Amino acid sequence: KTRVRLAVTKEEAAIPSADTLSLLDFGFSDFDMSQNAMTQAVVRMFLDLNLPQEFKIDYKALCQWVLSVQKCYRSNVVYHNWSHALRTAQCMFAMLQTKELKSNLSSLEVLALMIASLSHDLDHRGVNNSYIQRSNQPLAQLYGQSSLEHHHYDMCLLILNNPGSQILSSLSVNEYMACLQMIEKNILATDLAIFFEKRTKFFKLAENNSCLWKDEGHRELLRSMLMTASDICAITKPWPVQKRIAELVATEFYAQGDREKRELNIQPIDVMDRENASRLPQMQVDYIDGICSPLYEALAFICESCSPLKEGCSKNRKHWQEMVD
Ligand SMILES: COc1ncc(-n2nc(C)c3cc(C(=O)NS(C)(=O)=O)ccc32)cc1Cl
Ligand SMILES: [Zn+2]
Repeated sequence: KTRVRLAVTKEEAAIPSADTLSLLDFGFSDFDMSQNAMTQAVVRMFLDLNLPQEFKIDYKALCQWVLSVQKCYRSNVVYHNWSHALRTAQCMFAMLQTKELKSNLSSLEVLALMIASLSHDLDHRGVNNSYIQRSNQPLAQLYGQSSLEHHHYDMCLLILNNPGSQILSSLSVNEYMACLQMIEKNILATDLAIFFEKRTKFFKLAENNSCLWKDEGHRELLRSMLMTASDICAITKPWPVQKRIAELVATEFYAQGDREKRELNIQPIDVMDRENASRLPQMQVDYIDGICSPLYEALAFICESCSPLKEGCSKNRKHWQEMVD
């Protein structure tokens, strides 16, 4: 449905266009963006997806919500911080604006995917589930499996319910319940352990070119896969961007590995042990082959316009492979 919007409010006029901010570019990176520009980028994505109009989202509440989400990411965390959340949301936005997804996903699904991609790592401490479980942190007592993702969802709910940033306040009760349910599943889907459980079914559906859109279970599976595809999109970026983000991930992983050795007296997994730093190129190739490429290939099958993600990923595989040889 093409909706020609004539009225551009004065606020909208103040926000740079998606084009100016390169928000439709799969090669997007936030590296040279100020905090203010990052806030404006999120507002622009919501405006271009027609979400404030569709769901009567108060403009001030939207800005307050973005600023609250931004504040609840920890700036002392090297990788799982606000920049990662923005890059995840921008990749989601670029996918949702493709003709294949735009014409098949409902506005409520789009709203839930955008809120979830911005909120999916809220209050991340720079350590993953296994560390939290094994270090008996309060979070482990609270949530058990996928404890981290449950915490991210709880923080997301806190902000959505906070007076001044209640961007879902104009939704009907049914829409609100359905939206929260989708947001929770979308955030939980970013736990790689859950991704491994679900992906085989998705790959089969993609291979058989079976219709995804009629079956609610298939739509939920696609939304989960879109979440992972956005979450790991750093692997698809132009080489200089990818290399720099890979160093950030390594720094955060090695810090966790150091803590596992020192505090828990256990051997970290390979990618988190700085003793293996020289093998990072090989581990990146394995990560691409084992986790990233299969997903982007299946996604490109369903959504041809998402192929730049698959291409970016295979270009980076060549760069990492050269560093191995
Ligand atoms: C099953 O659990 C896991 N399995 C694989 C990895 N793993 N291994 C590598 C290499 C790796 C690289 C990234 C990354 O984001 N790299 S980047 C910025 O795109 O270059 C992310 C996870 C990774 C981590 C865990 Cl916890
Ligand atoms: Zn993430």
